[in-house]
Amino acid sequence: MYVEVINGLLGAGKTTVLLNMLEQKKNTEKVAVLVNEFGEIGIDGDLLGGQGADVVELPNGCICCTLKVNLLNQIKIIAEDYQPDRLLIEPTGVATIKNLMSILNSLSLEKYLDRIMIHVVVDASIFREIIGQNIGFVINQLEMAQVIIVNKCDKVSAGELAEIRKIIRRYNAEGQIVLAVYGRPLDQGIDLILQEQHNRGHGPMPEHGGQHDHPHAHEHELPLKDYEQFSSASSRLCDLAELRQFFAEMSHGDYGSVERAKGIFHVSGNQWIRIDLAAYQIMEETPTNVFTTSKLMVIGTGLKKDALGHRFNQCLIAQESGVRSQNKRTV
Ligand SMILES: Nc1nc2c(ncn2[C@@H]2O[C@H](COP(=O)(O)OP(=O)(O)OP(=O)(O)O)[C@@H](O)[C@H]2O)c(=O)[nH]1
Repeated sequence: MYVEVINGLLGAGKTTVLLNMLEQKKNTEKVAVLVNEFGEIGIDGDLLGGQGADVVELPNGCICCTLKVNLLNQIKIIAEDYQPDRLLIEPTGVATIKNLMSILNSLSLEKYLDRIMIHVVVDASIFREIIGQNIGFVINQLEMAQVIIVNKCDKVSAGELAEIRKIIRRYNAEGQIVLAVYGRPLDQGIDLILQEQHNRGHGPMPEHGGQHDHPHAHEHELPLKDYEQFSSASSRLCDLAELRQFFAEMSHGDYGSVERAKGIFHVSGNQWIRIDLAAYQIMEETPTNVFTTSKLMVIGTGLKKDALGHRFNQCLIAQESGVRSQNKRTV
């Protein structure tokens, strides 16, 4: 079984990249997805369901540490029972890639895994800020990746992409750099964009080759912050205006320092809506999937969990939403 790990920090676009990979997969290819979420309640599994892959969700912890045993067991079960050609793994945004790789490389999995490919998804719009805050952690992610997907390119200038490329090359000389918008690779590679820019006389030319003039990542591997999570689910309908207000309040810091919030909500008119707070922005989408329950998941530090629970309840309308079932397995 060929394993692809889709790594990256909170909200960088891992699930979006995975959805795109599933869309691109050949009809004959048998693909399984193992999605891990830090939150008690999984949401990504719902978003990835119904895309022609067997989805296994591992919520409430991190496969690189607290759910290590579950990960080993699940990979064995997937390999023996489902026997996919490819297994795509989405770790939580807080997983340590080194820990994860040592689990995947363990002897007990040797007979199941042929090759492991690591992708890392980075959010171009906050890349420099994020690398400044979490240098050791991000360097590890960059160093160990064979493919670096620079996502959210719609939000930055070509000049910023040139800077991002320079930084990536400092830590990873060989990996393929893919520019993407909503997880879809852009037709033009980064070198072409920068070459054109240079020919027009704007902006810097990329540096070629990576000089390893930096301390080696493991020498300064720093843990991420001590994140907490708040999750809630309901079978009641939600009030969209209240939800929008609630997400705005979260982004303003009313419930602690929220770094990532996401939810799928059943709203009136038998509509489902997905609301995300990532990289300080609130985004809304109307998903095409079939969901069963409205769910909210919040990750951050110093979270005011009682207030979050109380406010989410205020977004619920008395009426039951009338649920439908979906093909997905949660462990
Ligand atoms: N503008 C813009 N938004 C994007 C892009 N890719 C993803 N998004 C949005 O960013 C938000 C987070 O995307 P996800 O794919 O859920 O990110 P993730 O890394 O899986 O998030 P977690 O697993 O919760 O850490 C969603 O609202 C996406 O629709 C992009 O290229 N451009």
